[in-house]
Amino acid sequence: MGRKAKFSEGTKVKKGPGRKAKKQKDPAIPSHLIDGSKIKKPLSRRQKQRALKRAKKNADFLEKRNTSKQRQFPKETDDSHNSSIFTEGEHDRGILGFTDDNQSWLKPVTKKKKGEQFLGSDGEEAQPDSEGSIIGEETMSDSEGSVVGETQSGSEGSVVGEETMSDSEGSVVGETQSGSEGSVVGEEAMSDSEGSVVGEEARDSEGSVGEEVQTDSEGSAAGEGHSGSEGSVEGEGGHQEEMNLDEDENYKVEGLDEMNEADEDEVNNEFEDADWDGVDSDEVSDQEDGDNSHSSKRYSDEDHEDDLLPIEKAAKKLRKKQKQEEKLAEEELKMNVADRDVFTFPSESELKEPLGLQEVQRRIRDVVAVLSDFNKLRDKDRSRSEYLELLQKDLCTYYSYNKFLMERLIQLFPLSELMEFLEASEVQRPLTIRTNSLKTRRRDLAQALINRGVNLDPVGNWTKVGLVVYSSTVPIGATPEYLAGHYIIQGASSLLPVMALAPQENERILDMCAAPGGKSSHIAAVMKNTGVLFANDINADRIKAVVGNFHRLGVVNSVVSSCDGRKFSAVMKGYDRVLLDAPCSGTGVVAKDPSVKTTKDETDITRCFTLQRQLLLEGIDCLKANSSTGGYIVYSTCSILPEENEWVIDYALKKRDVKLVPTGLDFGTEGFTSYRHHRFHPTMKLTRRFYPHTHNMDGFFVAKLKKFSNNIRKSNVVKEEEEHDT
Ligand SMILES: C[S@@+](CC[C@H](N)C(=O)[O-])C[C@H]1O[C@@H](n2cnc3c(N)ncnc32)[C@H](O)[C@@H]1O
Repeated sequence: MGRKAKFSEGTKVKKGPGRKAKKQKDPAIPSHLIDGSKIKKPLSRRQKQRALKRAKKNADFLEKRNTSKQRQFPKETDDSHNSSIFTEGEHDRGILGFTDDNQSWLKPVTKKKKGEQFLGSDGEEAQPDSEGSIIGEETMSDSEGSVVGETQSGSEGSVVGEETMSDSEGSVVGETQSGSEGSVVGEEAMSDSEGSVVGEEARDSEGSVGEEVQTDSEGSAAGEGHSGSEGSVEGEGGHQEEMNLDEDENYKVEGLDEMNEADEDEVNNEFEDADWDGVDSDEVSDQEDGDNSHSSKRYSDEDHEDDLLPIEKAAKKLRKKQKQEEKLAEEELKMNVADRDVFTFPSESELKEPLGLQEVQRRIRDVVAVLSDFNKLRDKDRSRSEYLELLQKDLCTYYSYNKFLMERLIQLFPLSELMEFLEASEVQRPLTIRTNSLKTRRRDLAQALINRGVNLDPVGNWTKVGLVVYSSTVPIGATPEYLAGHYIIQGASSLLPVMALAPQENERILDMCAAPGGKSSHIAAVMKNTGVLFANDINADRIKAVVGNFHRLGVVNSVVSSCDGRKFSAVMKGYDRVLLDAPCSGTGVVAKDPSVKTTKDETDITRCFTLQRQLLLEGIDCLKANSSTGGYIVYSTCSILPEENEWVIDYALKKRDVKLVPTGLDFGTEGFTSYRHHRFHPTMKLTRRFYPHTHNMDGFFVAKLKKFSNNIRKSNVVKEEEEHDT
């Protein structure tokens, strides 16, 4: 039997014997749900006085608030916009709460289970299985199976990422084993075969760490944010903190970053507008008296603080910090402007005085500032070239370059970019390895190395075989996987020429300058050990390294030779594709070989581009013009000087029946069509330049040419140029 309504007050319900169910009491409405406003309780004299006082204060407060609102948001007249989640009474009194606006970015949410937060590559949510582990949907066009990112942070269960792959080349799952607490597990959700590694744990707190990792690795090839261990998949430091916040407080700031200034201002104003100070002890005692009318809920500052949600407190603290930082930045800017204003060009005697590195750095900053607003900030008696000369001298001192190379770099880059390049060239690029697809798949290799304590990531979504190594507890050049030929240590930029070459199976391919065989073995892998690969290098000692690498990596489709590439057509012609990874000045790899800064001069560059031109013409001559599959030559250098790049290509365009074609590399900056007094062919835009400061890889140049016939052009212009050069 259920409850009975009391139709007859006072009639006792008999408790008969044999009743099985216990009689329930009459339904009672909890006291806190009773609408106080309907209970007319007579007020005491003192309470009446207080009520009057309160009413007056509220009226004052409202008036003040409205005035300030009008002042700050003159256009905002639609009250309904802000009132929707206030109760009527609250709104009238201006009590703070979430407005519709801030509801969108600041929303208390209970911590979701991992599965609820886990999104696959297409945004589809993975379903938790009955055991709490989350199995993602796997869509693969091959039968190889997916890789699983395993969570090892306690009892949370494993997470299997959704993997959508278009081929077998591999995805990588970063599994971190840095402890049971909050370890970030790499998970792969990819729309193509490359994808990003997603830190599933971190996703909980961050919204989308996958995005972060992806951005890092995309924007900068090897992951700009990954030059240290900070941005790694492991991400223990930064992510851990956020995870704690998430777990402890069960609140999530959604899209805090997206909060635009207007939102922020409004929230700030809401906080600032409230007259929290105008609260007297009477009001508090009212509450103590048990007066539960809404209007009595006015807080002191402290009460208000206590009432804030943890995330609100954090946001408030953050805003305060931001304001302080802004103030500091402003002061610093003023100081800088003041400094800049007082910068005077040093006198002859001052110029002769040796300066400390810090002073040099300061002067570099000053001169750069003057040059960036020359008319306004210049010393009227000094010319631009004098400032440039001073800058060049200081840059040489500060970064230890010789005058020649610094001059070339100044000619090459705008000032701000020059500074970026110089800074980036002081830092080693991240260590990268190439998976040898003849022996393993990237995901398997990654898993094996992770198990050995290597912290790694895919290089970026432009390569299926590159991995960037952030840290390792074992020497990367001596792991069993290395010795077994599962990978080769290779800079990220070294993958580009082979990708541009796009070798095909069963072709005949020549690598003119192959030692030590990094790119050659990559070609063999792409050819799947079919066809014939001719790996040549003039240096007999270095050619041994090619042989060694080929053995280790399992390359079996090759012929290794040691001839002068400039005469290779005499040995053999008719190749479908040729790679000319030419000897060069190495100005793109200063970070790797700092000696380049001081050892290169005009003569070296001339020697380099002369050899490069000869090798390129020979390479073209070795190509089969009517190859059914190819007829392409890829020219690459690790130099950033146009003399060794665009100028060499331009020379070949004038001498042979070749045309530039797209490299197929969808990043990198366009080659120059003009440089100093040179004007290059407009198609030079099809070539690609890569820089340490923009792509986080060694400076590199890649061009791809298609041969149309064996015709040799006799260009007078080129002849004149040649004469001029000599
Ligand atoms: C940039 S390295 C090549 C690196 C190689 N492609 C790799 O990825 O491992 C340039 C190579 O050109 C070789 N070389 C220099 N002059 C040459 C010539 N005339 N003919 C053939 N090779 C030459 C050098 O011995 C050097 O090994």
